Amino acid sequence: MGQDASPVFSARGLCKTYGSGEAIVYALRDLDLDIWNGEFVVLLGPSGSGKSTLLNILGGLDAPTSGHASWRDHELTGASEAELTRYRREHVGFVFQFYNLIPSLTVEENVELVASIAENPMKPVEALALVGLSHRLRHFPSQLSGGEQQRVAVARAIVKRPDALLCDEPTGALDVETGKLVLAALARANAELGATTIVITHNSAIAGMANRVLRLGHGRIVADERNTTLMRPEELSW
Ligand SMILES: Nc1ncnc2c1ncn2[C@@H]1O[C@H](COP(=O)(O)OP(=O)(O)OP(=O)(O)O)[C@@H](O)[C@H]1O
Repeated sequence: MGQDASPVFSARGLCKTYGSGEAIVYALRDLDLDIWNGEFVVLLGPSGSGKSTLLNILGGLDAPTSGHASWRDHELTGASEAELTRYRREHVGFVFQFYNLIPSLTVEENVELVASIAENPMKPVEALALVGLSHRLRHFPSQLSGGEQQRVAVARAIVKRPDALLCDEPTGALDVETGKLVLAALARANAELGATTIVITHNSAIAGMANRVLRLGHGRIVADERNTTLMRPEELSW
Protein backbone atom coordinates (compact mmCIF):
# COMPACT_ATOMS: atom_id res chain seq x y z
CA MET A 1 0.00 0.00 0.00
CA GLY A 2 1.41 3.36 -1.01
CA GLN A 3 1.44 6.20 1.48
CA ASP A 4 1.72 9.43 -0.47
CA ALA A 5 2.16 12.66 1.43
CA SER A 6 -1.41 13.70 0.66
CA PRO A 7 -4.61 11.71 0.82
CA VAL A 8 -6.46 10.77 -2.38
CA PHE A 9 -9.87 11.41 -0.85
CA SER A 10 -10.39 14.12 1.68
CA ALA A 11 -13.56 15.31 3.37
CA ARG A 12 -13.93 18.21 5.80
CA GLY A 13 -17.03 19.18 7.70
CA LEU A 14 -19.17 17.11 5.36
CA CYS A 15 -22.90 17.50 6.07
CA LYS A 16 -25.83 16.12 4.14
CA THR A 17 -29.36 16.80 5.25
CA TYR A 18 -32.73 16.00 3.76
CA GLY A 19 -35.86 18.01 4.46
CA SER A 20 -36.01 20.90 6.90
CA GLY A 21 -37.38 22.06 10.23
CA GLU A 22 -38.61 19.31 12.50
CA ALA A 23 -38.54 16.80 9.64
CA ILE A 24 -34.82 17.31 8.93
CA VAL A 25 -32.79 14.12 8.48
CA TYR A 26 -29.02 14.23 8.97
CA ALA A 27 -27.39 11.71 6.65
CA LEU A 28 -23.87 13.06 7.38
CA ARG A 29 -22.91 15.32 10.28
CA ASP A 30 -19.70 17.30 10.12
CA LEU A 31 -17.66 14.35 8.89
CA ASP A 32 -13.89 14.58 8.39
CA LEU A 33 -12.01 11.85 6.53
CA ASP A 34 -8.76 11.15 4.70
CA ILE A 35 -8.23 8.07 2.56
CA TRP A 36 -4.78 7.20 1.27
CA ASN A 37 -3.62 5.90 -2.05
CA GLY A 38 -4.11 2.17 -2.53
CA GLU A 39 -5.97 1.58 0.73
CA PHE A 40 -8.62 -1.14 0.92
CA VAL A 41 -11.20 0.38 3.23
CA VAL A 42 -14.27 -1.37 4.60
CA LEU A 43 -17.09 0.94 5.65
CA LEU A 44 -19.38 -0.55 8.30
CA GLY A 45 -22.35 0.89 10.16
CA PRO A 46 -26.01 0.35 10.85
CA SER A 47 -28.67 1.00 8.26
CA GLY A 48 -29.18 4.74 7.82
CA SER A 49 -25.78 5.70 9.28
CA GLY A 50 -24.74 7.50 6.07
CA LYS A 51 -22.51 4.96 4.30
CA SER A 52 -24.07 5.23 0.84
CA THR A 53 -24.35 8.99 1.13
CA LEU A 54 -20.62 9.25 1.90
CA LEU A 55 -19.65 6.90 -0.93
CA ASN A 56 -21.88 8.71 -3.41
CA ILE A 57 -20.32 12.06 -2.51
CA LEU A 58 -16.78 10.68 -2.86
CA GLY A 59 -17.79 9.16 -6.22
CA GLY A 60 -19.24 12.42 -7.55
CA LEU A 61 -22.78 11.01 -7.68
CA ASP A 62 -24.15 13.30 -4.98
CA ALA A 63 -23.25 16.64 -3.41
CA PRO A 64 -23.11 17.52 0.31
CA THR A 65 -25.32 20.20 1.82
CA SER A 66 -22.19 21.82 3.28
CA GLY A 67 -18.52 21.02 3.80
CA HIS A 68 -15.91 19.91 1.30
CA ALA A 69 -14.88 16.73 -0.44
CA SER A 70 -11.93 16.41 -2.78
CA TRP A 71 -10.19 13.81 -4.91
CA ARG A 72 -6.45 14.56 -5.11
CA ASP A 73 -6.38 18.24 -6.08
CA HIS A 74 -9.90 18.26 -7.54
CA GLU A 75 -12.56 19.86 -5.38
CA LEU A 76 -15.70 17.74 -5.83
CA THR A 77 -17.94 20.10 -3.90
CA GLY A 78 -19.24 22.77 -6.20
CA ALA A 79 -17.99 21.01 -9.36
CA SER A 80 -20.30 21.25 -12.35
CA GLU A 81 -22.24 18.22 -13.60
CA ALA A 82 -19.90 18.06 -16.61
CA GLU A 83 -16.81 18.06 -14.34
CA LEU A 84 -18.30 15.36 -12.12
CA THR A 85 -19.20 13.23 -15.14
CA ARG A 86 -15.62 13.50 -16.37
CA TYR A 87 -14.26 12.71 -12.91
CA ARG A 88 -16.44 9.60 -12.66
CA ARG A 89 -15.63 8.48 -16.17
CA GLU A 90 -11.87 8.91 -15.86
CA HIS A 91 -11.19 7.96 -12.28
CA VAL A 92 -13.92 5.95 -10.59
CA GLY A 93 -15.22 2.41 -10.97
CA PHE A 94 -18.51 1.62 -9.21
CA VAL A 95 -19.89 -1.72 -8.08
CA PHE A 96 -23.40 -1.83 -6.62
CA GLN A 97 -25.44 -4.55 -4.97
CA PHE A 98 -27.35 -5.18 -8.19
CA TYR A 99 -25.25 -5.79 -11.24
CA ASN A 100 -27.18 -3.84 -13.87
CA LEU A 101 -25.64 -5.70 -16.79
CA ILE A 102 -27.22 -5.22 -20.20
CA PRO A 103 -29.08 -8.49 -20.85
CA SER A 104 -28.82 -8.37 -24.65
CA LEU A 105 -25.02 -8.03 -24.63
CA THR A 106 -22.52 -10.79 -23.92
CA VAL A 107 -20.19 -10.69 -20.93
CA GLU A 108 -17.36 -9.36 -23.07
CA GLU A 109 -19.60 -6.76 -24.74
CA ASN A 110 -20.85 -5.49 -21.38
CA VAL A 111 -17.25 -4.80 -20.35
CA GLU A 112 -16.31 -3.47 -23.82
CA LEU A 113 -19.04 -0.83 -23.51
CA VAL A 114 -17.13 0.89 -20.71
CA ALA A 115 -13.71 0.24 -22.27
CA SER A 116 -14.85 1.99 -25.44
CA ILE A 117 -15.33 5.33 -23.67
CA ALA A 118 -12.28 5.11 -21.39
CA GLU A 119 -8.96 6.83 -22.05
CA ASN A 120 -6.52 4.07 -21.26
CA PRO A 121 -8.52 0.90 -20.75
CA MET A 122 -7.20 -2.62 -20.46
CA LYS A 123 -8.63 -5.15 -22.88
CA PRO A 124 -12.03 -6.49 -21.73
CA VAL A 125 -10.57 -10.03 -21.79
CA GLU A 126 -7.83 -8.91 -19.37
CA ALA A 127 -10.37 -7.42 -16.96
CA LEU A 128 -12.45 -10.59 -17.19
CA ALA A 129 -9.36 -12.71 -16.57
CA LEU A 130 -8.67 -10.68 -13.41
CA VAL A 131 -12.05 -11.72 -12.02
CA GLY A 132 -11.66 -15.33 -13.15
CA LEU A 133 -14.20 -15.30 -15.99
CA SER A 134 -12.06 -15.87 -19.08
CA HIS A 135 -14.17 -18.89 -19.93
CA ARG A 136 -17.52 -17.05 -20.02
CA LEU A 137 -16.82 -14.26 -22.55
CA ARG A 138 -19.56 -15.21 -25.01
CA HIS A 139 -22.26 -15.93 -22.46
CA PHE A 140 -25.18 -13.63 -21.76
CA PRO A 141 -25.86 -12.39 -18.20
CA SER A 142 -28.94 -14.63 -17.86
CA GLN A 143 -26.67 -17.66 -18.35
CA LEU A 144 -24.52 -16.72 -15.33
CA SER A 145 -25.02 -17.13 -11.59
CA GLY A 146 -25.47 -14.03 -9.43
CA GLY A 147 -21.86 -14.18 -8.28
CA GLU A 148 -20.58 -14.51 -11.84
CA GLN A 149 -22.72 -11.55 -12.89
CA GLN A 150 -21.28 -9.52 -10.04
CA ARG A 151 -17.76 -10.45 -11.17
CA VAL A 152 -18.66 -9.16 -14.65
CA ALA A 153 -19.75 -5.94 -12.90
CA VAL A 154 -16.34 -5.83 -11.16
CA ALA A 155 -14.59 -6.37 -14.52
CA ARG A 156 -16.69 -3.57 -16.01
CA ALA A 157 -15.66 -1.29 -13.12
CA ILE A 158 -11.94 -2.05 -13.41
CA VAL A 159 -11.51 -2.19 -17.20
CA LYS A 160 -10.86 1.56 -17.32
CA ARG A 161 -8.04 1.16 -14.75
CA PRO A 162 -9.83 3.38 -12.24
CA ASP A 163 -7.94 5.20 -9.50
CA ALA A 164 -10.79 4.44 -7.12
CA LEU A 165 -13.09 1.45 -6.85
CA LEU A 166 -16.24 2.29 -4.88
CA CYS A 167 -18.46 -0.64 -3.93
CA ASP A 168 -21.84 -0.41 -2.21
CA GLU A 169 -22.88 -3.78 -0.74
CA PRO A 170 -21.21 -5.76 -3.54
CA THR A 171 -21.90 -9.07 -1.82
CA GLY A 172 -25.29 -8.11 -0.38
CA ALA A 173 -27.23 -10.35 -2.75
CA LEU A 174 -24.82 -13.29 -2.71
CA ASP A 175 -24.30 -16.41 -0.64
CA VAL A 176 -21.09 -16.85 1.35
CA GLU A 177 -18.95 -18.80 -1.12
CA THR A 178 -20.00 -16.66 -4.09
CA GLY A 179 -19.48 -13.51 -2.04
CA LYS A 180 -15.90 -14.59 -1.31
CA LEU A 181 -15.17 -14.95 -5.04
CA VAL A 182 -16.39 -11.40 -5.61
CA LEU A 183 -14.30 -10.14 -2.67
CA ALA A 184 -11.27 -11.95 -4.09
CA ALA A 185 -11.84 -10.15 -7.40
CA LEU A 186 -11.96 -6.80 -5.58
CA ALA A 187 -8.82 -7.63 -3.57
CA ARG A 188 -7.00 -8.54 -6.76
CA ALA A 189 -8.05 -5.30 -8.49
CA ASN A 190 -6.85 -3.37 -5.45
CA ALA A 191 -3.51 -5.19 -5.33
CA GLU A 192 -2.76 -5.41 -9.06
CA LEU A 193 -4.16 -2.08 -10.27
CA GLY A 194 -3.46 -0.14 -7.07
CA ALA A 195 -7.04 1.19 -7.11
CA THR A 196 -7.98 2.78 -3.80
CA THR A 197 -10.94 0.63 -2.80
CA ILE A 198 -13.87 1.39 -0.50
CA VAL A 199 -16.38 -1.35 0.23
CA ILE A 200 -19.64 -0.75 2.10
CA THR A 201 -20.99 -3.82 3.84
CA HIS A 202 -23.29 -4.89 6.65
CA ASN A 203 -21.10 -7.91 7.11
CA SER A 204 -18.41 -7.19 9.71
CA ALA A 205 -16.53 -10.41 8.80
CA ILE A 206 -15.41 -8.68 5.60
CA ALA A 207 -13.49 -6.17 7.72
CA GLY A 208 -10.80 -8.84 8.19
CA MET A 209 -9.50 -8.36 4.64
CA ALA A 210 -9.29 -4.54 4.82
CA ASN A 211 -6.25 -2.39 5.54
CA ARG A 212 -8.57 -0.05 7.32
CA VAL A 213 -12.03 -0.30 8.86
CA LEU A 214 -14.23 2.76 9.26
CA ARG A 215 -17.44 2.60 11.27
CA LEU A 216 -20.16 5.12 10.73
CA GLY A 217 -22.86 5.95 13.26
CA HIS A 218 -25.46 8.71 12.90
CA GLY A 219 -23.61 10.37 10.04
CA ARG A 220 -20.21 10.43 11.75
CA ILE A 221 -17.13 8.24 11.82
CA VAL A 222 -17.23 6.59 15.21
CA ALA A 223 -14.23 4.27 14.77
CA ASP A 224 -11.22 4.23 12.45
CA GLU A 225 -9.02 1.14 12.83
CA ARG A 226 -6.14 -0.42 10.92
CA ASN A 227 -5.62 -4.15 10.55
CA THR A 228 -2.07 -5.30 11.13
CA THR A 229 -2.66 -8.71 9.60
CA LEU A 230 -4.91 -9.09 6.59
CA MET A 231 -7.04 -12.13 5.95
CA ARG A 232 -7.50 -13.45 2.46
CA PRO A 233 -11.13 -13.42 1.29
CA GLU A 234 -11.22 -17.24 1.29
CA GLU A 235 -10.21 -17.26 4.98
CA LEU A 236 -13.21 -15.17 6.02
CA SER A 237 -16.21 -16.88 7.50
CA TRP A 238 -19.70 -15.71 8.26
N1 LIG B 1 -33.22 10.93 -0.96
C1 LIG B 1 -33.37 10.91 0.36
N2 LIG B 1 -34.39 11.59 0.94
C2 LIG B 1 -34.55 11.59 2.28
N3 LIG B 1 -33.73 10.96 3.16
C3 LIG B 1 -32.71 10.27 2.63
C4 LIG B 1 -32.48 10.20 1.22
N4 LIG B 1 -31.37 9.45 1.01
C5 LIG B 1 -30.94 9.06 2.22
N5 LIG B 1 -31.73 9.54 3.19
C6 LIG B 1 -31.59 9.34 4.64
O1 LIG B 1 -30.25 9.62 5.00
C7 LIG B 1 -29.78 8.70 5.99
C8 LIG B 1 -28.49 8.02 5.51
O2 LIG B 1 -28.81 7.19 4.37
P1 LIG B 1 -27.72 6.24 3.69
O3 LIG B 1 -28.41 5.58 2.55
O4 LIG B 1 -26.50 7.03 3.41
O5 LIG B 1 -27.43 5.21 4.85
P2 LIG B 1 -26.68 3.81 4.80
O6 LIG B 1 -25.79 3.74 5.99
O7 LIG B 1 -26.04 3.63 3.47
O8 LIG B 1 -27.90 2.81 4.96
P3 LIG B 1 -28.12 1.30 4.42
O9 LIG B 1 -27.08 0.46 5.10
O10 LIG B 1 -29.52 0.97 4.86
O11 LIG B 1 -27.97 1.34 2.93
C9 LIG B 1 -30.93 7.75 6.25
O12 LIG B 1 -31.63 8.18 7.40
C10 LIG B 1 -31.80 7.88 5.01
O13 LIG B 1 -33.14 7.62 5.30
